[in-house]
Amino acid sequence: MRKLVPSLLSADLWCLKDQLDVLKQYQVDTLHVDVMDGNFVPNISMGVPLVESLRKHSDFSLDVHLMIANPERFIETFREAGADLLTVHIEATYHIHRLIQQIRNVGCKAGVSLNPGTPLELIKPILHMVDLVLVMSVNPGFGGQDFLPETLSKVKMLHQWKQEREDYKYIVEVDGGINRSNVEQVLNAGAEWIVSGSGVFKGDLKTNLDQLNEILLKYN
Ligand SMILES: O=C(CO)[C@H](O)[C@H](O)COP(=O)(O)O
Repeated sequence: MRKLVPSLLSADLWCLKDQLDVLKQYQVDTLHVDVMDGNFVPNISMGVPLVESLRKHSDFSLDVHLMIANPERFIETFREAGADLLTVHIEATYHIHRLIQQIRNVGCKAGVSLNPGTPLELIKPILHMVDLVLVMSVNPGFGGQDFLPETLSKVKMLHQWKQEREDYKYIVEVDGGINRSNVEQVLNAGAEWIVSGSGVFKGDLKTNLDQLNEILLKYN
């Protein structure tokens, strides 16, 4: 199932509830929550209180992307806050295998992400353990950046490996610079979950959702 996963990084927090109500009308069921620590990435964004509030007041599935150094320190905290899926960066830990086990042990789905400059081979040993692979199509840290087309080869390879191996059950998610003008390239490469921040929230929300959904419909 190909779907749009809006990234709250570009939402207007002043009117977040109204925007979430619109997403509901458009059958969005999963929100992408970008957590940044000013260390792993050069920006600080949202964190535990927002996840808690979303969990308390909504039934969206929460896809939490941890752009933080040593994420093992916060796995239990984000699970307790209400995360359904926790994605960690291969570049942010010395012990990715143990970290994926830790996420699973607290009852969360586990995702692994990689920056544009990181080769796919680094995550191969744990691909059979993850529910999701998040391919970053921008350098993480900021919304509104330009999509990096060279990252599409990773999406294609992940899609191909999934066809070849029965034990690979991961969802291929792509994040960064995706909007209505380039989303088809990403879908054609084999992406299943499309994360978009500016492409959803900048400008008119309903128009953006109409246009993105029209494209996604062709792929489902
Ligand atoms: O992880 C992120 C940035 O690090 C964001 O999810 C991503 O960049 C989405 O924003 P946009 O669609 O505006 O690029």
